[in-house]
Amino acid sequence: MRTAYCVDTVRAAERDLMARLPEGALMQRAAAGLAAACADLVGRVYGRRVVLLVGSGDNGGDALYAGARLARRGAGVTAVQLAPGRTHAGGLAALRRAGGRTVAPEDAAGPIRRADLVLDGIVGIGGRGGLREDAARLAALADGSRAAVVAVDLPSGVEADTGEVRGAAVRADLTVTFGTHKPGLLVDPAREYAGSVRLVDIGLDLPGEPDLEALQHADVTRLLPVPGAESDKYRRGVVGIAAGSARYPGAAVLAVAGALRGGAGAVRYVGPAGHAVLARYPETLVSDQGPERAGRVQAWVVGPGAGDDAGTVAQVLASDVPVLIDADGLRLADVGAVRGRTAPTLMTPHAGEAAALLGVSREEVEAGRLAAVRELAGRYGAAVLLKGATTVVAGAGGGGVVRVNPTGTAWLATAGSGDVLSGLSGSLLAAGLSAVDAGSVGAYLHGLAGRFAAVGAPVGAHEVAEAVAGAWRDVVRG
Ligand SMILES: NC(=O)C1=CN([C@@H]2O[C@H](COP(=O)(O)OP(=O)(O)OC[C@H]3O[C@@H](n4cnc5c(N)ncnc54)[C@H](OP(=O)(O)O)[C@@H]3O)[C@@H](O)[C@H]2O)[C@@H](O)CC1
Ligand SMILES: Nc1ncnc2c1ncn2[C@@H]1O[C@H](COP(=O)(O)OP(=O)(O)O)[C@@H](O)[C@H]1O
Ligand SMILES: [K+]
Repeated sequence: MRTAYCVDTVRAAERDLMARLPEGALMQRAAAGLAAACADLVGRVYGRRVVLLVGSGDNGGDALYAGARLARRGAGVTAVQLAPGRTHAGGLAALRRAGGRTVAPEDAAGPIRRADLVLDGIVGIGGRGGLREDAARLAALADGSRAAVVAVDLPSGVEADTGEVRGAAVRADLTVTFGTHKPGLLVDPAREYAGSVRLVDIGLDLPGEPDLEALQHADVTRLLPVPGAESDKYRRGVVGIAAGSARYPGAAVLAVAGALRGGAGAVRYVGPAGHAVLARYPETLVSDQGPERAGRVQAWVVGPGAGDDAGTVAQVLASDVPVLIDADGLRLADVGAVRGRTAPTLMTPHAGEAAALLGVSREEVEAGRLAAVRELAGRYGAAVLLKGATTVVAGAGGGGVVRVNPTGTAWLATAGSGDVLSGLSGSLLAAGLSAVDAGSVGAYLHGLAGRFAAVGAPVGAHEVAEAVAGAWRDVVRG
């Protein structure tokens, strides 16, 4: 499991550790890891032109000490001091001793243009809001140069705890972060500014529950349902799909396509698209009765392509098995009915649907995904999976750790791929996974399947469903 902690927790852990270590030891660990990562990135250090963007806090100190290490290995290092009177004194002295030089921000354009490597030490976890004007100008110069940009701890200008980007920020090729990932490194839009992320262990001891966690292959393998000798199709779980309409039969087909790949022993379909479903997937158990009379299931998926069929949504919500609500079902679901459920509920909105439920704009949801997913999970008393560039999953109530999905590709932004995800996660629910596990494992497999199906070219949602088995095998192989 990859984890991320918010700034307050990091600061407390740093204080504890610093009290037990000689002065400056932690910063030396950070700088050593940073310099090593830079050396790996550029391949050969000797003769490289390195520019340090140095703010007035310890983030600038890290950059200066790392710059000193690179200078001792033969790099030509120039530090741009944003606040000359308040630059980290020890770091500055170390850089000068190693032969580095300093320039004022107004003289930085030339060195940045000629640089091979730029280290962004403007702000780290002490930053608030988008970059101020003088810092933003340096970020723009770095963006316009051909240099590789390495962010120190965080890309300056992004919000460490939320992943928001409220103004100008540095765009990095690599972020070298210390002690733990910060939430902003895992959640868009900030995640995109970070480039690839390398974690340097500085010995921080972080307490129990993280703020965010991201599954990895080994975690998913442990959660996947696998049939044993005693299994039969009913014991593996039956998933009911109440989806599709005369207008949108395809949504039913795609949800069933996902459900068939999610580990349930049987897929039951209820709704007006039975013929279309059977034509494509003859193994589906099709019923033209409503959910109440369709036969026993261990979980329901309701909503994809459902149009205005509020009655079906209400029937499903009244059941005593886990329910996944997606698409039209989200609009039709009564908050009180969801809150009153005794079995788990998982809601799977995209940003537009989440915005409609919260009464805010889509942009607001996309800018602050963590706040939005927690808020929705609190309002509905349900687990919520918020889809998009970064998919995040909060448990019922919205408190506690949020799962963030590390797989996926923007090629998944194609009509119907959400229907596949709802079937897939619903199937995992029926197989016995908790709402958060079903959502996050479903998103993980779906994201991986999207990558396998796309390999750099457009795909249709049905191809994503077909690639799920390959994703599953890849996860299990490790
Ligand atoms: N603690 C430890 O043990 C370790 C900490 N480590 C390192 O320390 C970093 C934290 O250092 P920190 O606390 O000094 O804060 P930091 O991120 O440098 O920012 C403060 C400065 O930013 C400025 N500023 C703020 N917002 C701004 C904006 N929007 N635009 C522009 N400027 C802005 C603000 O200016 P002021 O408001 O004071 O004028 C202030 O001067 C951490 O990320 C890690 O790299 C590692 O060495 C490992 C050990
Ligand atoms: N920019 C993106 N990057 C990665 N994944 C994305 C992006 N945009 C959408 N997705 C994923 O694609 C799927 C789209 O689902 P959804 O919006 O419900 O589509 P539909 O309603 O057409 O089925 C979701 O799994 C979502 O996370
Ligand atoms: K930084």
